[in-house]
Amino acid sequence: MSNKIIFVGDIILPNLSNLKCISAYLIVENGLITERGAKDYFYKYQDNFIKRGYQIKILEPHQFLMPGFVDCHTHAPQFPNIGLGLDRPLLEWLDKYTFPLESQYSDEEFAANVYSKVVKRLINNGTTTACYFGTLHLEGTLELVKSAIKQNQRAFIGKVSMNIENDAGYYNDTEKELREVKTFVEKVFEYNNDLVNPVITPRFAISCDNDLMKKLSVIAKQNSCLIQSHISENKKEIEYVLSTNPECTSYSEVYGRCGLFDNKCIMAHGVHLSEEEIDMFVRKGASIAHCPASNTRLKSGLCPVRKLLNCEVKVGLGTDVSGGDNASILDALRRAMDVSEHLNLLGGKESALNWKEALYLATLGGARALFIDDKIGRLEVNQEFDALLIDLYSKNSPIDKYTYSVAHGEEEEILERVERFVYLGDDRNIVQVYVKGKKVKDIL
Ligand SMILES: O=c1[nH]c(=O)c2nc[nH]c2[nH]1
Ligand SMILES: [Zn+2]
Repeated sequence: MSNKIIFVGDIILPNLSNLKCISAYLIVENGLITERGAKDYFYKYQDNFIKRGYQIKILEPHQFLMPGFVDCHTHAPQFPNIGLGLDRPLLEWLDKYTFPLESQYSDEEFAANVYSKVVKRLINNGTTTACYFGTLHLEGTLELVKSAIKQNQRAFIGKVSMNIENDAGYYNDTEKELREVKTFVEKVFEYNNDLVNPVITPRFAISCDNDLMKKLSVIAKQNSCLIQSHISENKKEIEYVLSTNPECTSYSEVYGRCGLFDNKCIMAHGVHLSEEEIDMFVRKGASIAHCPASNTRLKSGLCPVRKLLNCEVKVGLGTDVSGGDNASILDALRRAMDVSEHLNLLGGKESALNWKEALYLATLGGARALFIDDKIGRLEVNQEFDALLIDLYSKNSPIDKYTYSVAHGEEEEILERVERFVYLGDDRNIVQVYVKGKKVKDIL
């Protein structure tokens, strides 16, 4: 089959302030977008395109192309617990359900089995890029790397670092931890796979001492790796972090003093950040992975996502399984809208997110938060083709077709179809998924 393909139809270009729908053609060659132009131009020169050997894919009016979903924060090893054990707040939940499960990943076969399902599930939900936490285990987490490579998903993958004792005995001593993180980074780079990269992953300030975090920050710098962690998710967590770091006035200062923010860095949650901490995120260019499902299920709080955006913090969405109960970024997108609406209903002065802004967070916003918006998220020339083909009326679609519409003109009609998908769609509507031009799902 030709590796030169032309898509012709409606293309959605999410943006924070200005979502655009264009009727266009888009050429993909060897995974890269090499040309994009008006649909009329394509039809004028259609014969030439055919002669030049392009495979041509004309979309139906009820189909459109959009950038792939980006999951900025999820825990692949926690999937066997998805939808279970959501009756405790964060710190108790970690001890009772999460550390005992994650301890199982010393078994590589168990790890390989879970991870191949996790990657498949995410791709099925349209997640073309995922930023994953693995576990403490070097070999176990390499199984996640292998699964992402095998299934051609774009991924950041972190071997979790923890050196503070807990009841499950789930931690390493500092020397072993540093040795294994270095080996992990080397091994991932040895695969020489341009879609999968290592990410330095101190779990959070309750699981890592400052000495370990400082040394991890150096490893990140030496290897130009992203850093991921958790911050300011739960009030008891914050109290504990401040009580063990009395010289610091905020959680962010603890990480700042350890040099975590001196790297490209994405922090999950940020539910209870102060104005000064938000300022620090902006100054340091650090990102937040907003995880509305787990913030609700673990009773952590309502993250003021509009405020973060107004302050120009980079924000993406995370499913945060299994604190979050759903592996789909479409679900995270809706829950982000709900949380922001609830904050407004509770008297917040910031307006709620609308669906166009939420769609931005799920796509280009996530790419920016992971520092890869030069590569993906815009469906423009020279970007890599990570995209979803959406079909509103696919087989068993949850969306019914009505002839009634209030739209005026073609652009409004396209917008209505995208809006319907955002509010009602699911994996059945995501009929094709492409990562760097390679089709990784096809139910068309
Ligand atoms: O939602 C969360 N899930 C986790 O696994 C975790 N670890 C520290 N903090 C955390 N928060
Ligand atoms: Zn998490």
